[in-house]
Amino acid sequence: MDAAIDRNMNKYHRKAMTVEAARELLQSRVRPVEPTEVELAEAIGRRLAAPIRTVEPIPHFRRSGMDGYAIRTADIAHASAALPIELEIIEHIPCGKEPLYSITEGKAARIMTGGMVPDGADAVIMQEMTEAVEHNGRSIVRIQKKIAPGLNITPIGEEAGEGTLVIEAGEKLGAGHTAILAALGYNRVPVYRKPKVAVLSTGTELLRLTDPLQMGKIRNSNAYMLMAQIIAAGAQPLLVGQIPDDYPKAERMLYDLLASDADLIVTSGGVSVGDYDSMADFFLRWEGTTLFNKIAMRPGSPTTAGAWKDKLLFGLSGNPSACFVGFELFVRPVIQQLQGAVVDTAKTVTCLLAADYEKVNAYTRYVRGQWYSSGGNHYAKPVGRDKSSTILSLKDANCLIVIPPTKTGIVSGEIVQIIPLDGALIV
Ligand SMILES: Nc1nc2c(c(=O)[nH]1)N[C@H]1C(S)=C(S)[C@@H](COP(=O)(O)OP(=O)(O)OC[C@H]3O[C@@H](n4cnc5c(N)ncnc54)[C@H](O)[C@@H]3O)O[C@H]1N2
Ligand code: MOO
Ligand SMILES: [Mg+2]
Repeated sequence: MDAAIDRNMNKYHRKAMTVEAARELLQSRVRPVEPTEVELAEAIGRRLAAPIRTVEPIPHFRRSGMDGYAIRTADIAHASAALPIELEIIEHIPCGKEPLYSITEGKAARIMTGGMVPDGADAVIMQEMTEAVEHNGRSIVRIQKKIAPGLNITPIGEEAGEGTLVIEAGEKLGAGHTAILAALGYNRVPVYRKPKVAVLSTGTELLRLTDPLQMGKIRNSNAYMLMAQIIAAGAQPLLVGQIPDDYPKAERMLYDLLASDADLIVTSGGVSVGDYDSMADFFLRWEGTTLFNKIAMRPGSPTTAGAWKDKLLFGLSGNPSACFVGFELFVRPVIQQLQGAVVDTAKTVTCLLAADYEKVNAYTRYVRGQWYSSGGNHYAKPVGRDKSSTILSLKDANCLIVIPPTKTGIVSGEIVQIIPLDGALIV
């Protein structure tokens, strides 16, 4: 046990850690899972496990940017309406064809957009600036205007030279990345395997989805909410069950999970100071290292986390909104890091608060909100009921508004930071 950390741990008298310190502590503990290899189509949305470098320049041949004629600009340097220059067309170059001839003085090649520019040519003149004529059985292009060397030719390696780093390991593969991988011929792609995240729900009050409602009991919504958050984070959720608030049962289950092949364990409920808060008891008694059991934030102040060998165990609050926020602030970055991501947890967006926020608090609040742009500014306003026991407001939130500790509340028009919830979206 890490005595320096655990000395402050007590179920009833806890020492609150800041969100930032807790995130740093977690970040220092996470190593990526092993890489694997999947087909390109399956790699979409996954994180890359090795850097990608170009093996040839992009583009790898001089490419025409227009339908027209590959020419030597020297040949048309004196072209004018009064004295058009005529060049003989010696070849047609559609896309995909390697030119047969070089362009020499007085010659041109018909070429299409994307076609390979023949040697000797130093520009492509667009078709609309020319006139094609047949002259004594020869194909001629007539040009009335000079153009600059290099015009409409994409040089070799304009986008990237050979051996250029084009995608870093850990990046999430979106449409642009997929285009690069396809262009480079990656039929199979090295990605991190999806971390397995076990979800255990604690609470004697919990019913299964199909159970009829009973007085004093509720259906287990946290497990499914967490499942959606885990999927959105790119991991594989394992709903391992729901257990009553019964310490011996919880302990057995948790040690089994710690020994399982789950990469991460997330529980909900039982982390506060109540008589039946068995997760809080477990974190005081177990043989792992409890990293924190109180965070200076609302909702989710009893959010708890610990390390068992190189596996992390999160005890999220049972209150649905506190559970949601605890996941977004602490679990999501860990899941991303398990997939090799470089996570910048300090990333926020500056907004103007669009409504008064009157609640006072000694802790920073992470208020479910909506942010939007209007008249060149970003605004954020709280959505729905702000209690940590509520469920309904979660679906409408696209950000968490960070309200620093305040004795007076803060008024509309003040500057606030928000954390976008894009990562929580299922798309
Ligand atoms: N005397 C004190 N009481 C409480 C404190 C405190 O400091 N002193 N902290 C409060 C805060 S803040 C929070 S947050 C909650 C944390 O509660 P727990 O994490 O211990 O969770 P439970 O007691 O198990 O349940 C709380 C609440 O959430 C509901 N719940 C639980 N699991 C689920 C689930 N899977 N799906 C939906 N809802 C769930 C449960 O029924 C309770 O209503 O403690 C405060 N108390
Ligand atoms: O920290 Mo709790 O989530 O406010 O009710
Ligand atoms: Mg409790």
